[in-house]
Amino acid sequence: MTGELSPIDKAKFVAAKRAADFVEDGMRVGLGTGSTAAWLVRCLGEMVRDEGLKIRGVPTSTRTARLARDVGIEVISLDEARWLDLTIDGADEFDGDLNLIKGGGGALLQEKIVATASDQMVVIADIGKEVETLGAFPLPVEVIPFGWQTTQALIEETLISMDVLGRSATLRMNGETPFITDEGNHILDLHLNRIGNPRQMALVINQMPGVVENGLFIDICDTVVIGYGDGRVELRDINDGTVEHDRLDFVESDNLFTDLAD
Ligand SMILES: O=C[C@H](O)[C@H](O)[C@H](O)COP(=O)(O)O
Repeated sequence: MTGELSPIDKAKFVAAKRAADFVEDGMRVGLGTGSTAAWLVRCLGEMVRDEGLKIRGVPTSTRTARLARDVGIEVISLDEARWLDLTIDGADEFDGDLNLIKGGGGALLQEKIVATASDQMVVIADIGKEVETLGAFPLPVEVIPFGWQTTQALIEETLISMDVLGRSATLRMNGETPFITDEGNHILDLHLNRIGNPRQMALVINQMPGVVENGLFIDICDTVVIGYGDGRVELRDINDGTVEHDRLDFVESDNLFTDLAD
């Protein structure tokens, strides 16, 4: 089964597998959303099953909640947990300051609430997600459905006044109908090409009526675990500036690969 995985999937897997080492008995853990976070949830499920790890997980989407329950993780709400020891989640882009773009899967709102409520946020990503400057990935913005076209026009006008390179905001679709988030909202994807000042951009966007939240995560992520297709892993911590290198063995994880293929 291992041979059928692409190098990117292997990179996502090793990042997730290494990040699972951050999880300790008794922790309340925020569980991210997306293909990389799904590997993490599977790894944690295996640790619960085989090693008796005891954790309570707060999922960031209905998809993740379903997967977490399927693999045997005890799921609680954020209000039950109140505060989390750790959140582990994927990202669409990360830069040298570990600022992020998230929301490619539409879960940015719950992800940001959960990550902000955590003592520590660890991001797991394949090396392809690293960028010098954020913005090549379209920036997701969650907006309420009421008057979304007015909100879209307001965002575009503001981007023009800010002299931002790319200026179009497109409504995310799910086939023929608008994509609906877990909170019943829409997503506008902002095609910016380059976000010179992500902190300012995040503040400006969130001030607009109709905007619920944007996918820029500024000063939230503490550590990034970067996976490579050959099993190498690199850990960077923004707080103490440390960089650590590791390598993971695919063989020990055959069960997980088989599970996913099933
Ligand atoms: O809304 C989705 C999340 O922000 C994901 O964590 C992000 O899109 C990365 O997803 P993936 O791991 O599938 O690339």
